[in-house]
Amino acid sequence: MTAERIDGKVFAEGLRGRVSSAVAPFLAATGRRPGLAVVLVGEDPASQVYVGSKHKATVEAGMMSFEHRLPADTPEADLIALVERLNADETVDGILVQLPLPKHMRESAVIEAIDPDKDVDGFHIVNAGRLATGLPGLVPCTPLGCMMLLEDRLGRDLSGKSAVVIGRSNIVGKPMAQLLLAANATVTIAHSRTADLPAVVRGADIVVAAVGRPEMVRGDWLKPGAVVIDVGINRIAAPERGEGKTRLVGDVAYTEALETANAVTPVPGGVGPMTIAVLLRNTLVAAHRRAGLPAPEGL
Ligand SMILES: Nc1nc(=O)c2c([nH]1)NC[C@@H]1CN(c3ccc(C(=O)N[C@@H](CCC(=O)O)C(=O)O)cc3)C=[N+]21
Repeated sequence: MTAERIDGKVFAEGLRGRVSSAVAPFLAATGRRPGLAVVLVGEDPASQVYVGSKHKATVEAGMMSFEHRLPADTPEADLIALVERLNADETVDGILVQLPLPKHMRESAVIEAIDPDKDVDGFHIVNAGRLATGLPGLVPCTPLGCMMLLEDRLGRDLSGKSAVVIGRSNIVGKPMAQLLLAANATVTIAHSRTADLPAVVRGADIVVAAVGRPEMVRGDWLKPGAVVIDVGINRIAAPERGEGKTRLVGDVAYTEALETANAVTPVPGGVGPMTIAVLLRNTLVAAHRRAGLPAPEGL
């Protein structure tokens, strides 16, 4: 059997289109556009690229984009003061502080300073708690994007299906497990201390890999017919492309996985583009809630 490639790029374009279409009615109802503030501390080249593509996508969706770039040696208190100004700014619906932060800052202190109703990353403990208890809130972009891809293939109800999430981070693994559980899947969270990971993965109808280890999940670990979502984005050496060249691979050995699985997300072009599209979706949702408007449908 050859599995299908789950095209995250195409799905993300569709979601971005639906977000864009909802901006005009929001503007008509409120007299302003939804606004996203992105804060970047330091000069990490990868972070600069991500922040640049977020800005471009925000503007393309018809929303306001506010970029704040601070030097790497900014005191934590100054960053928190900026977050507090953004909390108080009525034109800002979403606040994203790009991670990782420089070592001298406590990420948790910075995240907890964000107004939970503007926390479009869904990283604030209030949003983590809302997700865990089934209350409406803002859900982290990457897991929500993964869930949308799964729903598209398997429907909204995952009753009777077993899911394994590999990785237990607060930004992907844990919220992913909560979303799968809320959809009635039977959920296992595996991690670096799990015994016989291949055997655990072989039992799963749904595999979400989010560990950051290039091509760790092999094709022969998969249950025939499994749906595989690869969150990993790893840059590895690619000498076959020439000296010093690199390429991106996921946490799943993609070509092997295609032999056994039912469907697999590629890297790049899978979960990554969904993350940015969901960020725009979360900003739109936050804007509607803050304005007291009902959530736009079909998002
Ligand atoms: N507060 C915060 N929120 C984040 O959401 C956040 C963050 N910090 N820090 C960094 C990570 C990483 N991240 C990605 C978003 C899009 C792609 C993406 O679109 N990737 C493309 C292309 C990758 C490439 O070509 O380099 C793809 O997978 O097809 C990847 C990674 C968001 N992050």
